[in-house]
Amino acid sequence: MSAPIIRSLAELNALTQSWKRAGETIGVVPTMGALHDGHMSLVRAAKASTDRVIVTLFVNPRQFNSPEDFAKYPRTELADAALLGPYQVDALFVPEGGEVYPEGHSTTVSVAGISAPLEGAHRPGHFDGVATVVTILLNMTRADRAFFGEKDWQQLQLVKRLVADLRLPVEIMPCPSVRAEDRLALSSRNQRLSPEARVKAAALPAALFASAEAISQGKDAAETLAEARASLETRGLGPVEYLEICDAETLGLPRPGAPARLLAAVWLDGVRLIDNVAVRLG
Ligand SMILES: Nc1ncnc2c1ncn2[C@@H]1O[C@H](COP(=O)(O)OP(=O)(O)OP(=O)(O)O)[C@@H](O)[C@H]1O
Ligand SMILES: CC(C)(CO)[C@@H](O)C(=O)[O-]
Ligand code: BAL
Repeated sequence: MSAPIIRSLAELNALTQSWKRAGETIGVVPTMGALHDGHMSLVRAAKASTDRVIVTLFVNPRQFNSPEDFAKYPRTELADAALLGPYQVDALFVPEGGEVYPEGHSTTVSVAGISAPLEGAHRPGHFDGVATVVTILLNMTRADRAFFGEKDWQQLQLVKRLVADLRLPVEIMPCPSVRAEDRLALSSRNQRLSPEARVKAAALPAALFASAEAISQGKDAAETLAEARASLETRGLGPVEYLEICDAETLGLPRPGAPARLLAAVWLDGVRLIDNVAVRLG
């Protein structure tokens, strides 16, 4: 049995109201579809900690800064619903664009600071689109808990900030990155890699884990990252848009004693890959 698809907010409201009346908790897993095991780990976490689980599937036009990327984004709704079947989620919410952004919609949610560097610098407007749609989806689903993957580390920190700043009554639940055997982080866009490029892609997590390890052993960070960048580009992963160490929470400069994160975005075979790992600075 496939997951039950709900398309209108009225139908969703009827469900969430009855669940709330019964005192049940609601978990939401926001996605853009083309589901894989990374998404399923979020669904499992939601099932384990809330009474009702809604998966949302909405390819949000406002977070795509490239019309080509939006057009090429994989859309596999029926397969997604089938894949969710065994998890017995309560609803797969696939809103029409008009439900999310009705005529006259004029509000943009913008999170200053966190949205500026890295992804924000390379995908102008992306995080305003994410912050706006996440706020709308959290409100539409009346979720008590929302599950986000660490693969999109900057997005996760942005959502945490947004929920704290707007006092939204929802708990953000981070979920670790799910990786393939060669440690490439699973991602819907990986489908667009040719078989040869898919093999090469493993160089990205390899470079991140090796650099983080070397830096935590005391090797100079700037030198390590310069070597990693050169080695990625030699293997055909390039351009490297960024390969940087940031404060894990603010995404600003690393602060002494605070957790740090090594984050990267690289192009391969016309596909943009992102990844991140923890790093301990001396
Ligand atoms: N490999 C993964 N491990 C854990 N969480 C993941 C993974 N891939 C995606 N997610 C999470 O799933 C949620 C929905 O992500 P999304 O639908 O954009 O999928 P995606 O695979 O990240 O696609 P893409 O990066 O190609 O847009 C996000 O919270 C994201 O962080
Ligand atoms: C959180 C999200 C579903 C908002 O469109 C998207 O950015 C994603 O899939 O990570
Ligand atoms: N997974 C993050 C959504 C995006 O790339 O637009």
